[in-house]
Amino acid sequence: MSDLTAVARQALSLMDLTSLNSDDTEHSIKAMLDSIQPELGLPAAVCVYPRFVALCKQELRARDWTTIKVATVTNFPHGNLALQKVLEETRAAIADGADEIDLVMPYQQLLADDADTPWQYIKSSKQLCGDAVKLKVIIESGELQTPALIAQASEIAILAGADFIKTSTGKVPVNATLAAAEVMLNSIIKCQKAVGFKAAGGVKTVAEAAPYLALATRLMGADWLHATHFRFGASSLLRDVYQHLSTIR
Ligand SMILES: O=C[C@H](O)COP(=O)(O)O
Repeated sequence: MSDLTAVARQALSLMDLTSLNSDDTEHSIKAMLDSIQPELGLPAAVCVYPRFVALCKQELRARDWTTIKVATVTNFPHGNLALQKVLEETRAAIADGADEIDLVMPYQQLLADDADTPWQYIKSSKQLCGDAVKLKVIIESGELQTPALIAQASEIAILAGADFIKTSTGKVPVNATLAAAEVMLNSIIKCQKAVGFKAAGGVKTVAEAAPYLALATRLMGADWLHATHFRFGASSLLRDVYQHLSTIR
């Protein structure tokens, strides 16, 4: 087995298979689920807009793929909705059966030197999630730009109750980068909390996924690389993963 085949297998087990397009329909979301080939392996989760959470729960149950979590997004993609609206979105998604909430931190507030507002959004979202629902906080590292702001955003998210910190929405010019990933993983180490990391946006091939796994292995240890701690958020990585895995069958 080549190194990339092993990476493909690992990346699949860590993948949030994502569709977050404004023109998504029930048909396109079912087509995404149809693209899963269980004989080659299942992703960790699917990530969809809130209006498709109930559909995904139902479809995954019908296919007996109940290990696949259903994640959805709040305050997405710009991070600028009123807190009340974000909490309504969160409550509704949980009522529909969401296992995981990917909340966009109001990063513009942080850029304006207001750390309290992001803290409030994360703290109050986690209160609604409780222990049963994972909260993944998108810091939008490409917009924060500097290592200092990326570290500050990561630490706010971790200390306010995030279960994961996630790089990006996939909707801005700069999405996941190795440099941002390194800063975020070091923030997790510094805070000494059991918080996971999600690289999201622009990871399209197994070769692109590989250095993230190598980085996380170097900083966190190989045992840490499990879906409880590490995810790829990706809308188009699955095809390349399956291509690598199908060649060894
Ligand atoms: O949360 C995940 C991202 O939206 C996916 O971004 P991508 O479409 O570049 O893979």
